[in-house]
Amino acid sequence: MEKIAIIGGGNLGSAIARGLVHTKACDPQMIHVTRRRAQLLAPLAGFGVITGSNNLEAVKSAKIVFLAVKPYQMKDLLAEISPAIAGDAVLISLATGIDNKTLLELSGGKNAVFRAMPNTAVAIGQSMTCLASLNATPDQDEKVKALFEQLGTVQFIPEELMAGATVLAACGIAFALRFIRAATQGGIEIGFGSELALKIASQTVKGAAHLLIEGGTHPEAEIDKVTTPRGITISGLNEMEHQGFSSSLIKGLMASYQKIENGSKQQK
Ligand SMILES: NC(=O)C1=CN([C@@H]2O[C@H](COP(=O)(O)OP(=O)(O)OC[C@H]3O[C@@H](n4cnc5c(N)ncnc54)[C@H](OP(=O)(O)O)[C@@H]3O)[C@@H](O)[C@H]2O)C=CC1
Ligand SMILES: O=C(O)[C@@H]1CCC=N1
Repeated sequence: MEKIAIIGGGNLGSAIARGLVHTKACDPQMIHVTRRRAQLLAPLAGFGVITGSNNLEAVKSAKIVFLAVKPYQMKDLLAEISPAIAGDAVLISLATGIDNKTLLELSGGKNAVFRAMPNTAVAIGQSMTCLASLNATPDQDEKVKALFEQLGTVQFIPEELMAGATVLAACGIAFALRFIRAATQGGIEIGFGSELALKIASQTVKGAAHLLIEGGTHPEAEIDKVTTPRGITISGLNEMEHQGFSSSLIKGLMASYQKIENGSKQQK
């Protein structure tokens, strides 16, 4: 089994480590996670994962190196660790807005580089992960895809769509959770206790998603099955649309997307 280094054990880096352990994708002792404040990695150490603050020690002999620091920290990090990374290791960056060409340059040009855009459901093996690679062999593409398949669903996409994937999949977790929270608040106003309202709203969203994923149907086809003529669902749906439900969601997605676009223009 190959050693995996995760440099930057924050929200996403830790979620990946937890996902790899949770899904039994690899032996915890083969995962080495670092951050500067290594004491904050104690929960991961509790799962048997190796933790610390020594990045060079972590990447030594690792064949898969996750780069899970903030985008502005990437340049200094790669200057520090690149000389210690084996030529046949794959680098997987999770940073929003840093393209593969830049990653390849910053890492010295010898490694296969991947941009991966998972979401925080990676911690429970339910991520939607989009991938794009540069300087990788077909075998390396397959290896990284297989790794993420243990943590959810995977799709290679053209790199120019990576900003869109960030919004739809990574930010999308927050957007979907806001829907659940709002539905819960409505449920409380109707008369459910908050825990029960949350349970019903969460399972309902899970069921709706599974109807599409397992049934391969379109949302509107499933909505048609719920909307009785002159019934109560259509009244609720139409009122939501009058209040701008779909429009506000689309505008929110576009606001996030524009922010990434504006940020990448500032970097150029
Ligand atoms: N959260 C999400 O849903 C998603 C985030 N992303 C991307 O993932 C990346 C990480 O985001 P997120 O996990 O939210 O950020 P966090 O701030 O939670 O994690 C970044 C971690 O990097 C550590 N770190 C910083 N510098 C170093 C260094 N030199 N050596 C080792 N560790 C270091 C920090 O810890 P310390 O200060 O202790 O060193 C921190 O724990 C970002 O680039 C973001 O764009 C992508 C998809 C989704
Ligand atoms: O909100 C952010 O900026 C990061 C990128 C995707 C998810 N979290």
